[in-house]
Amino acid sequence: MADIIVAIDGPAGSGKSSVSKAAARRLGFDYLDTGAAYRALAWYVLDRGIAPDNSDAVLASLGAFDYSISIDPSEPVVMVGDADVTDAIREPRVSSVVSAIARVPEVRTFVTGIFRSTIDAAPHPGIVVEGRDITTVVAPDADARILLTAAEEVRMARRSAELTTESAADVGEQLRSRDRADSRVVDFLTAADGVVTVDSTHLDFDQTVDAVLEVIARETTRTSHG
Ligand SMILES: Nc1ncnc2c1ncn2[C@@H]1O[C@H](COP(=O)(O)OP(=O)(O)OP(=O)(O)O)[C@@H](O)[C@H]1O
Ligand SMILES: Nc1ccn([C@@H]2O[C@H](COP(=O)(O)O)[C@@H](O)[C@H]2O)c(=O)n1
Repeated sequence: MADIIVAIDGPAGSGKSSVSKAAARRLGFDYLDTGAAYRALAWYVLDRGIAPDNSDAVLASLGAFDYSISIDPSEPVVMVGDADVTDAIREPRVSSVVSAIARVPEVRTFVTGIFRSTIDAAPHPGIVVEGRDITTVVAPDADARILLTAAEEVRMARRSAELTTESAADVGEQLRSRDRADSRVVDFLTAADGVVTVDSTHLDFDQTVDAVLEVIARETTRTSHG
């Protein structure tokens, strides 16, 4: 098991995956994107022609859901069976249904088990794990716990700069409605006790990575001294 666990939560477009990946690379740590598991399950459910809001059918499909993810921050590859779904799980058709999958408690328990096994098997000295409930549910005892956030309009602008084929209004509405649905299930908008907030509204990407690395250094020094 990794000696150091870094837990990072935050809303959509707050920079969790890009910042966590960069921080993990700088530290020589592994990196686990937990949203990828929910997205891969949503992709799988759509692929099998199951209605994402039919929770009984979604649960019945879990037994055959053959999921794997690489935790190398330089090459995160997501597989379902033999299919490389790394890019497909980012498509809007998956993003638009993933919250319906993630709201089912038994799904959350199932994927949380996968996350904990992955963390336990991580080969490097540390692992950065990001998502929505990492600081509170998946790894509440993590050595460093961070809420990464940014003003909604800033997150919308950053996301829409990435998705140039869609209008800024559509991208903004998708981000807002996903946060609305997800925040009914887990609270990733306020920092739980002991969780340090990094607000990147006025920071550029490198400054945000540095701010996260500073928190990790501070928190891991603090915890190693009891
Ligand atoms: N501080 C920053 N300054 C500028 N751009 C940033 C900053 N942080 C992140 N970004 C950019 O914002 C976009 C969204 O970041 P990212 O995909 O990492 O967010 P996320 O929280 O993982 O989103 P989601 O939960 O929707 O998957 C990316 O293009 C990323 O490069
Ligand atoms: N810990 C988590 C992580 C993700 N989710 C759900 O998955 C969706 C996709 O996550 P991204 O980080 O890739 O945007 C997200 O919208 C949530 O529905 C989750 O519930 N818990």
